[in-house]
Amino acid sequence: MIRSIETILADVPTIRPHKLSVATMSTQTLVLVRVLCDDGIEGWGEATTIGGLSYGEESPESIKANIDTHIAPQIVGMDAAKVALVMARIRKAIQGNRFAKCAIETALLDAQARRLGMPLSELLGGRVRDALPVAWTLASGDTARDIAEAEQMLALRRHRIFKLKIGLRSVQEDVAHVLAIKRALGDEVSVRVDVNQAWSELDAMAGIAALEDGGIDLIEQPVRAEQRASLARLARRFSVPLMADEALHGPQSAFELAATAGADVFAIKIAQSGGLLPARLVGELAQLAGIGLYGGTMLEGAVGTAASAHLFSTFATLSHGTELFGPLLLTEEILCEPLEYKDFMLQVPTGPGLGIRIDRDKLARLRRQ
Ligand SMILES: O=C(O)C[C@H]1C=CC(=O)O1
Ligand SMILES: [Mn+2]
Repeated sequence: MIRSIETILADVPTIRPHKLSVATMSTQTLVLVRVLCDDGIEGWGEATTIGGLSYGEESPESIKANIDTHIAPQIVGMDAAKVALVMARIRKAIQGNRFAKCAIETALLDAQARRLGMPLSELLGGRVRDALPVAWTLASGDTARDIAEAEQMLALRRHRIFKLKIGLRSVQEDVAHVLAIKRALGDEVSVRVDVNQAWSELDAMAGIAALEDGGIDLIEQPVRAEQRASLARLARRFSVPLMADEALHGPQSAFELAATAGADVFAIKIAQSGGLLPARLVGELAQLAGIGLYGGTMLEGAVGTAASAHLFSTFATLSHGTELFGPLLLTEEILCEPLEYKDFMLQVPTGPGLGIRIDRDKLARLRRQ
């Protein structure tokens, strides 16, 4: 039986300012959910978002309020082992709130996998890989600093795929910044950009042409999420792959994008999808449609990152790798043993459930009062 649900906000400083076209982050607010069951098993989930309300329509505070006030009362007392039934109740009673739903579903699946003594990946269909390639985002806003940071990551053998955040400056300035970094790093590394919806279609035509010429490998969400036709026209026009990110809000949007050839690659995020199982469906739709797959992040901490890793380990193909570096952007670790990054890959945890242990003392110190 589900005994209680606790929603925790924890503000953690980032290792440096992280500049996106929609926000500059200097702290990340982790939104964690702990589900306690009456057999003594607990499960953890995460609903972290980026930049308050500047990225998505749920804020850390609204997620906590909606879980505590509206979602938890729907399911406390239900059979914790019947995860699908619990989630069906929530999906029927609660509109929207994909991040909140993801956190609850993750916590229930973590608890259930622990109960069954298996890693979460096995409950999700079974892993086909034990490690995932991980991109790093260069977003200091400064070209020389970004190059130095990339070189440090290469030397540490932590990342050799770099995603550059652009869209804050003019197209010309952004292109110059990206191509300077690409030239400095050379052909051995993959350089990609994320525009976070900042360009008009005309900006995108100029920007993408120059980036494609300069050897950039992937262009993420150049235009506004609602402008699906515009993204589809750009995808048809250019040979460099175009990736949908903010345009993806779960299986229905994935189906529509696939049906209209609206993107070449999907950035799959468990929170944006509304949970691990809807995200799995997004992945399956992509594979059926011949669309590439990239394991995305909302810059979650260890819980959401581990959950995502378990799911992404089950995808038959993962053409563009992942960006599951969230915990590495934070100054504080909330696990007893941190997630392991080595040889450019995140190692998918092998223990039961998420395969992680929360350090309760550390979390108590970071937790918002
Ligand atoms: O992809 C996004 O839009 C959000 C996020 C993922 C990596 C990063 O640096 O920001
Ligand atoms: Mn993105």
